[in-house]
Amino acid sequence: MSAGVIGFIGAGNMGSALIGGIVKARCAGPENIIVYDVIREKSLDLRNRYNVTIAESLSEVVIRAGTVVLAVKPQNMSEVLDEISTTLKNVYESGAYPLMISIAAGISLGYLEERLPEGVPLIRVMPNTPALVLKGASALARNAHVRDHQMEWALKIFQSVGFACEVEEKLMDAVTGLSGSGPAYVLLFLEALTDAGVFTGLPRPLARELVLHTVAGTVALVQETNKHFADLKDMVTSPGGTTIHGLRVLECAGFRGNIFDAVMAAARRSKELGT
Ligand SMILES: NC(=O)C1=CN([C@@H]2O[C@H](COP(=O)(O)OP(=O)(O)OC[C@H]3O[C@@H](n4cnc5c(N)ncnc54)[C@H](OP(=O)(O)O)[C@@H]3O)[C@@H](O)[C@H]2O)C=CC1
Ligand SMILES: O=C(O)[C@@H]1CCC=N1
Repeated sequence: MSAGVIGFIGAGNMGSALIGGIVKARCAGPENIIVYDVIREKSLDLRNRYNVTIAESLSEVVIRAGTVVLAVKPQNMSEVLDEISTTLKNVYESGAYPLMISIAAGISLGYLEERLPEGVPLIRVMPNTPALVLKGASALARNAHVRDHQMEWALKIFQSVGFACEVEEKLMDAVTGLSGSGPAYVLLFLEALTDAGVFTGLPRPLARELVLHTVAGTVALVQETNKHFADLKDMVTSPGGTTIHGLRVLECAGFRGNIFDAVMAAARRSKELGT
């Protein structure tokens, strides 16, 4: 096992976004990233794009990596844990356990502990796909076997691809409903706003540019002024003007309530996935 090597089991949407981000951020060189996916084309694609190493089996990842990221769907987690348990015991006999990191929605530290050998250091993370462009948001929770230097290393990995912080595990389902699933809500909004621009007569490329600059500019405005969202919204909203007419339609359609319901439904689903 090599301490600086990060292994990935699963190289789908989220695994590949993390790998791409970690390589771009130079948190680990491609020679220190090893990947295994049951779909070999996915590993090959990552090797072509980033020059990372491909493993031939799950066990090879566990044997070679000091940090192993489990990036398979929650439904596949049980079979993966069964398959790597024996290898983990063997690795431990010749030194120490690797640091295991799961990014699976809903899968609790308790679930992982039950299926892995006693004493394995485990971190549960909820990242999101903007990690690919180093703008991710991740929350991390650890079990009792994780030492401070291991937590710092895990935070360093996820901070290299955006914002990352440690939280209590009980917050993980809420984090999943908000920032884990969040990029999809934002993309739906961006798509709808662009379509609305097209509906009112704008050429699609122009509508898209206006949407992207409006959203990026508004985020920058909030970050730079640090003002409350409502104060900045009021600055846009002239009495009897255009904005208040638009806002009224959104309020009448239950815009805020729908956002609450969406985050709650996703958080509830995260809880269900872990049972
Ligand atoms: N997508 C996202 O935005 C986010 C996802 N997550 C979490 O990340 C995890 C992965 O999600 P996502 O990347 O979207 O899923 P994907 O299905 O895109 O990727 C998972 C990959 O793992 C492969 N796989 C399945 N079983 C094994 C196995 N035994 N060994 C190696 N590889 C295997 C899958 O193959 P196959 O398709 O054949 O099953 C697939 O290629 C999930 O647990 C999800 O909850 C967390 C935050 C955000
Ligand atoms: O939809 C999902 O289940 C995963 C977890 C968070 C984002 N995508």
